[in-house]
Amino acid sequence: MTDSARTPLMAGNWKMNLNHVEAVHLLQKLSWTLQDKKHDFERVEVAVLPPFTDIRSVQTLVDGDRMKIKYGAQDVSVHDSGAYTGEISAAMLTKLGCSYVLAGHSERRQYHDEGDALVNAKATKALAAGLVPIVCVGEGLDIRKAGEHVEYTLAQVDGALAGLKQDDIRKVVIAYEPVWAIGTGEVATPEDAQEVCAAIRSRLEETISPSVADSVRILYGGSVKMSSAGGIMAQPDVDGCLVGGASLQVDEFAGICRYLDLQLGYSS
Ligand SMILES: O=C(CO)COP(=O)(O)O
Repeated sequence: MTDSARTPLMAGNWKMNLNHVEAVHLLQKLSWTLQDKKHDFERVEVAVLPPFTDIRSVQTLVDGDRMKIKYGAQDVSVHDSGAYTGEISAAMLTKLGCSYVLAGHSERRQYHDEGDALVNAKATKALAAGLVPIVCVGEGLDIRKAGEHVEYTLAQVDGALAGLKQDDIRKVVIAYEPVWAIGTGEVATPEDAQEVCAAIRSRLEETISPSVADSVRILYGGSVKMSSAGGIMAQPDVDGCLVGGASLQVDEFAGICRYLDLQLGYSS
């Protein structure tokens, strides 16, 4: 990203990994590592997205140690309360001190058949409860091969944000995660990431407003590693990374969060 008012965000999506004991260990180590390197959390925001069962332990640790690491959940119900077995409401997440929640991760779209209308409903509920939704979009390999990735992704963005108020959209984080690059080791090139992130920003400019387009943070996700983060972050429309596998390794994730320091050649 270039100079702008948007604070970069590095978010670790732990997916279905780490029980609450393991979560506490990893978070403690991550916090020590970043503190040791004098990470400036105002300059690059850091968040983790653990499984639901870990969140209470994460909250206790973050509060107790006054960590500057933020946290959130990987999914949220569209319902407020009631007979929805297995669901977790936005208000429950707010009560646990969550800042963020993913909406429409490709694995939810793939394994739970989530479509744009449901993603839109989840983002709406999250915002109403004071959570920032990280709305995930991105194309599969067939669509990429057909050259329709931009169009396809923009349609997902339109669908996810439909009917939201401008001031709410301003808070939303969008994560462009090409499905073919998730968990495959296949990283989109920085130019691939920039192409779609720029198209998303232009779409927001046209359909919402230039000032909203300028405020919304757009992340890239898909096999991001410490070694690739710098190149991706150098792109003007990429404002952070949504990291899967590498967020489970403290040194890798800390390195991703410290992409600026590492670029400047400070000690790793
Ligand atoms: O899905 C992702 C983050 O939400 C990306 O996962 P990987 O970084 O493991 O490819």
